[in-house]
Amino acid sequence: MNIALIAHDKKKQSLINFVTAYKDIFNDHKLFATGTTGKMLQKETGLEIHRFESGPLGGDQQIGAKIADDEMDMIIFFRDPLTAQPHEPDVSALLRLCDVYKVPLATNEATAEILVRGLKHGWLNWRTIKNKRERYDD
Ligand SMILES: O=C(CO)COP(=O)(O)O
Repeated sequence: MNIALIAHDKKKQSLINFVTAYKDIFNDHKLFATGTTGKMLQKETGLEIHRFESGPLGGDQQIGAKIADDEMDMIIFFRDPLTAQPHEPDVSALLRLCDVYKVPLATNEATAEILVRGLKHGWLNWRTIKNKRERYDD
């Protein structure tokens, strides 16, 4: 599955800790990230990650475009709810698209734990089935 990993600055260390803890699971999937988050995750975990632009420079929008193309299966986005972001409209747009396309989204560690454990147990396999069916319907 295609998984996007994103964290605002004050949450980046939490995301690194989280991805390190579940590295064995993430290793089996295709990973994407916004620029700085991806760079730090690659350095700290050694995982292969496709990096988009940095969030304020359009990275959230690039991930949003992937969602609109039905090419993202899960978004883990550790948001900082206590700091204003210059690109807040981009952040809101990304979260909105997750709802439009019913993409599983975790915005904090507690929800991310459940999603990642669910991933391991196959609880998200419906996404693959759904995607296949939609391709057949074309
Ligand atoms: O700002 C972000 C998400 O909105 C994250 O961007 P970076 O990973 O480039 O810091």
